[in-house]
Amino acid sequence: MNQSKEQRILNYVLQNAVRGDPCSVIDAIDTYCSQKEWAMNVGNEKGLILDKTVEEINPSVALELGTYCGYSAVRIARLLKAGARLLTVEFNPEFAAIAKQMIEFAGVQDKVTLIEGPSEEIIPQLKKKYEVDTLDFVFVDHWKDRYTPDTILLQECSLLRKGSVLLADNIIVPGAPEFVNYIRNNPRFQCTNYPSHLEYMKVQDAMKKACTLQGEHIRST
Ligand SMILES: Nc1ncnc2c1ncn2[C@@H]1O[C@H](/C=C/CNC(=O)c2cc([N+](=O)[O-])cc(O)c2O)[C@@H](O)[C@H]1O
Ligand SMILES: [Mg+2]
Repeated sequence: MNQSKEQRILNYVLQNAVRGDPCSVIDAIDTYCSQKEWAMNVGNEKGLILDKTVEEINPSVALELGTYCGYSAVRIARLLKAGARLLTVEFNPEFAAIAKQMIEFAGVQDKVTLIEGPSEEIIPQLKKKYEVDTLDFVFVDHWKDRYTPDTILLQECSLLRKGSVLLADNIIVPGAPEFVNYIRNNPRFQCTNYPSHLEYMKVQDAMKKACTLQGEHIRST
């Protein structure tokens, strides 16, 4: 059975990057996906926006929705301070297996917990099963119609505190119009737009940062 594109990306990394060097893994994926086969990694231009956001927050606990091949998990994890951790959620077993190998090859496995399953199931487990109190940073990059329901779910599970930051990819392409509408009109969030380009393409895209202005009040019902 011929290999998947994701397997070919991993093979290229294993043959061309340096084990234990996350930057070489990131560069190898960007080289392959810009020269050989396009893939939906956040890429280097939007990746720099991701880097700056992570460095600004310096999160102790970060969550990523949509691991895919692990490109942004490696990007985020390489910037985390000692003792900080990234939980990344992926429901496609094949992609999860690729990402696991990518994360291990990059040498960031001690900072990354890859959780296989749908975000809607995993988010409610984060506090009890994954010992999360609140999340400092969330990178949202999974199916675009899940951005809004999962942002609501994060709030319902009291995982966002005052100052928690969400960064959402693909605001323009493929686009997440429902999410933009939801977050822009929600007084609980302060938003910032970051115009950029779609990974490996000369197409406009953007990222949106949403800072939580107040934590989840325990509903007084
Ligand atoms: N509820 C869920 N729970 C867990 N994992 C889930 C999930 N929903 C999706 N996923 C996983 O997240 C990734 C999907 C990303 C969608 N991005 C995209 O569709 C995308 C498309 C383009 N594009 O077409 O140009 C560009 C981009 O940067 C993109 O991120 C896949 O690995 C998928 O298996
Ligand atoms: Mg994306």
